[in-house]
Amino acid sequence: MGTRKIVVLAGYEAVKDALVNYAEEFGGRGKTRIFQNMDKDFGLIHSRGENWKVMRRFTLTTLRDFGMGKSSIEEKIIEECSYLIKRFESLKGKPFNNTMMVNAAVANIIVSVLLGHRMDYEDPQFERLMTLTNENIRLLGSRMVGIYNIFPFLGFLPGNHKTVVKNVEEIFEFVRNTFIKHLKNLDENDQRSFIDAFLVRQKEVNEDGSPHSFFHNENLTRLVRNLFVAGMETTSTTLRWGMLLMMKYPEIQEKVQQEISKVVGLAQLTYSHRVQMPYTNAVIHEIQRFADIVPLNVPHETTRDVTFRGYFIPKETYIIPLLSSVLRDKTQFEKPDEFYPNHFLDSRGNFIKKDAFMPFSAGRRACAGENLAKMELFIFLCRFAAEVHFLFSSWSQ
Ligand code: HEM
Repeated sequence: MGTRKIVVLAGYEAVKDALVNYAEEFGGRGKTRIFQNMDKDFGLIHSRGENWKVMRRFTLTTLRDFGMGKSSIEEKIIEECSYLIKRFESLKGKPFNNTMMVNAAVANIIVSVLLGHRMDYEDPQFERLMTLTNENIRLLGSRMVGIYNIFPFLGFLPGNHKTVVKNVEEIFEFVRNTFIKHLKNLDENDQRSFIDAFLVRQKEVNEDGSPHSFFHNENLTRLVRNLFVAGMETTSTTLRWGMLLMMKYPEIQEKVQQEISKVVGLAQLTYSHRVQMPYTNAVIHEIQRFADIVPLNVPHETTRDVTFRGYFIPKETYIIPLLSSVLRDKTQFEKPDEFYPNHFLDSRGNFIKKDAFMPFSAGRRACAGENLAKMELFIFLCRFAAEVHFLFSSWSQ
């Protein structure tokens, strides 16, 4: 059995150097056995080489195209946020656990992009998809999955690693049934969803007779699941951190509310308002920095031998570019362990960008949903602050 080398990169300078200046060399994807079983080399998150390049380009262009025009992603976010706020209000200020509700709202935005329509929160199929996804996120951190990743020959034993793969199969089955339906009603001139856009590319390539197309069903099922999983847990966890921090710091919350009423007033809040709202923008950046929700990043892998900062690192080394060490780097942030929105403001209150703000990682492999996530965070958090006062009012009492 061959041993596998692992390299951990820590601190802003080293992480940025590897991910940005040595993007090609450090741009592979490190995979544990369980992910290899689920995605093989297909989809986006766990693929490599030419397959990854084609899937990434397609994903970014399609998300960008759906970002514009009628029924844009922004409208979907605004619509879903209204559903969520109605649900909060229906509880009339009684205490409740918001986890599943926020999860469902965020999941529905990505569902709406993928399928072209939202699903009812009570739809049993929607509930099942969320249950399977949440269960897998939990099981992936379990002891048995960890053991299986190190000693795959123990895979014959019963345990969580088997449940994870079974759950993923059920999600694939749902995706397959869905795209078969989409294929029946496909109108090339009226593409309503990410799946439609993929199927149109599939048809074009098939008509060209190209034998080596990447637009096959294996890639479609993985890509849809990748986007659903990557887009749900991350954004909803950040939103819940945002609520918590707003409750803990009512004086910061109040300043956000004042800026919203000054800039937006009674108009419909849109993403473009953020340029006039430096304080709110700084608070949201600080929420992401402080929450640090993907501390270890997603593992990378070297695509070739490289000498990096005097160290020789062979091809196919498993790389962990620690985002936590960047977001809390003392040389980049004045008060790294405090919640301090001034990290992103100059002395005159203007918003300032920081290169070390890397919650989405950096370089060619950085989060493919960054723009979507930023839009979701801005619209949801501003509307919570402006409309859902009871949520934020009671921490300090
Ligand atoms: C606050 C929300 C989010 C955070 C903090 C976040 C963070 C990350 C991070 C750290 C990575 C790994 C980057 C790397 O390997 O260097 C990643 C990858 C990825 N994210 Fe996100 N993400 C968020 C939301 C989303 C959303 C909404 C989507 C869906 C559209 C998404 C889709 C992806 C995909 C597809 C990848 C893999 C990219 C690749 O391998 O080329 N993420 N994300």
